[in-house]
Amino acid sequence: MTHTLILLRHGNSEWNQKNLFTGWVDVGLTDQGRAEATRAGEMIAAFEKQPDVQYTSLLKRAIHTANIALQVADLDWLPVKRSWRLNERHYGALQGKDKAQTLDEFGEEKFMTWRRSFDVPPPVLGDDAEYSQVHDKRYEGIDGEIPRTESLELVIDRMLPYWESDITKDLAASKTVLVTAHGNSLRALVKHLDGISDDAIASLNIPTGIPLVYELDDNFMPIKPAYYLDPEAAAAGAAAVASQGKK
Ligand SMILES: O=C(O)[C@@H](CO)OP(=O)(O)O
Repeated sequence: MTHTLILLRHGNSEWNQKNLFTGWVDVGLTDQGRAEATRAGEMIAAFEKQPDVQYTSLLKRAIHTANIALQVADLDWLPVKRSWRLNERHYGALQGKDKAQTLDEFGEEKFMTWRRSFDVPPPVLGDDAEYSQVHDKRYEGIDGEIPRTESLELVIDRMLPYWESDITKDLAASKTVLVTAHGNSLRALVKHLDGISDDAIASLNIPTGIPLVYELDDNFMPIKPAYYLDPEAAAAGAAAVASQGKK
């Protein structure tokens, strides 16, 4: 039996637009981001398999993207499950910092190590820092510890248990699942699904607002390569993400 999974990175956010490291900071969508979410909804509406359930992080850029897309697809009623485990990677002390300035200050190697290495987290964010989440009510009582920084490896460590405990259960029940999340939490899931090496994952970038479709076997592994519903726009969007900080 084939199971269908649709991954969607949130649309352009206020801090994507300002070129700031975002992580767990809860910023909204820009007009461009809302337009991308609308287009994603049109693509989902035209897709042969309609989602039966939607998953999001606890961050509003993902929640609003899902809401807009599902409204456009006339699927507002869809059951929703949210988890901190789908949040963006916690960017530690880089949260709120300008990407271009960070690149200038620390140089390309360090900048790219922090952005895209598999297992090197950025410096820890202090609990009293402006962009810390340790006092944020939404994370009270979560089943885990609030991160102060994360590498991609640490994102995989907290995301995969949720994939296994919840998302695959819905897939097993023959539901088409829509996961609306973030650049790095989706890179973590794609790394797992496509068996991408720790080195090769550095060059994988997920564009904003374009649905990525997986068809999975009963072990929840791909039976064929995943595909974007708008491959040309996805390639351009991924290239734009890759070059962030460099303009
Ligand atoms: O700032 C962030 O949280 C992420 C996603 O926008 O950025 P990057 O692509 O640099 O990992």
